[in-house]
Amino acid sequence: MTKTYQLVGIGNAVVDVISQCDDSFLDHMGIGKGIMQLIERDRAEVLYASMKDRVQTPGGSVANTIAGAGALGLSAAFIGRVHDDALGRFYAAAMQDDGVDFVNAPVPGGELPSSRSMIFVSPDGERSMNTYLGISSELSSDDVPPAVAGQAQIMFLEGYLFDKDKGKTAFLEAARDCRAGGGKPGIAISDPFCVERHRADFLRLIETELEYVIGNEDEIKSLFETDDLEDALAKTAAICPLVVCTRSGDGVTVVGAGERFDVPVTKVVPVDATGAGDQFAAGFLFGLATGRDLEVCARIGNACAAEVISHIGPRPQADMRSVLRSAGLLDG
Ligand SMILES: Nc1ncnc2c1ncn2[C@@H]1O[C@H](COP(=O)(O)OP(=O)(O)OP(=O)(O)O)[C@@H](O)[C@H]1O
Ligand SMILES: O=C(O)C[C@@H](O)[C@H](O)C(=O)CO
Repeated sequence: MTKTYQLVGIGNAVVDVISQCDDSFLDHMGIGKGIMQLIERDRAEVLYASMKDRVQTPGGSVANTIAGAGALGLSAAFIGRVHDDALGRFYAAAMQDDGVDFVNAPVPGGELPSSRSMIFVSPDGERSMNTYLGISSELSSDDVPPAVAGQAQIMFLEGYLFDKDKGKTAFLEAARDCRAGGGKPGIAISDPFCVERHRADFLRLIETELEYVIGNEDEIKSLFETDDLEDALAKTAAICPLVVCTRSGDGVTVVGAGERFDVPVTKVVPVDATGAGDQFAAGFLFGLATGRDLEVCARIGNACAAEVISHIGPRPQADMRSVLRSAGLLDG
């Protein structure tokens, strides 16, 4: 039986292992502060062993967004690959516990384990990610059932999967299936370095298939190789109907539907910035899927991001529907 989803995400399925540390530890271990570095298995084992008071939690950028939107009440599905190992089964069960359909069962056999990211959180809340990509980045068109893509009102793609050709092909087909079913596909740009590696393909996908783009300042600027954010926003808006740029504690800029506006945030020092952009997207897309205007969508996004940066971990711990109700952003 086919089912209509308000939101379908496709992304890396990653278990996050999070621990707090000071910056001298990052230097000592050769960890780049504030970025995502891909690492091999040996390094993953060394970093894992070095972590004090580890917290293990399901992560993955778009997966975090889908879990957050599911917790807000959207009917949602996530497409990603885990191995049929302890980590993978933990991951799939956690998505389902959040009310999200985890479309593909854990994959048995093969060599590649489920993916994990060792995340170190500094005293200023900045997170430094060290990701061992196992089976997750092998996602291809075979993992994306056209019936699911074609039944998505909104689809959210994760830029990181652009690193492999089969991921690019899967995105192109999924976006076309989504549009053919009357849905709106869009992308989380994920990372400026990923844009650097695949700029022409990113721009082509955005221009030809996508209805919206969500990214932070560095990601949006990287699309057009400029340091001028206004220039980058204007150029992105010229090829895509809706552009949403998060600017950490400096607010959010939205360009779309013939308007451009900024929505401020109350600047804080995050406890843990992990998942800030992901939960902003969860709130924003919840607003979009439920027909709210763009300014309210951004305010809901900011409320979701504010919650997630107030604690360790990339997914909400509070009942976000009550938080939104108290903020006057949700009735009933
Ligand atoms: N210092 C801060 N003070 C208040 N809100 C913040 C702060 N940092 C982030 N946020 C909230 O989180 C949202 C996303 O943050 P940001 O622009 O840093 O995205 P990001 O780089 O994708 O985040 P991350 O990669 O850490 O998940 C912001 O739009 C804002 O709502
Ligand atoms: O970008 C972040 O702040 C974190 C996430 O996107 C996420 O949990 C992740 O990609 C690592 O698994």
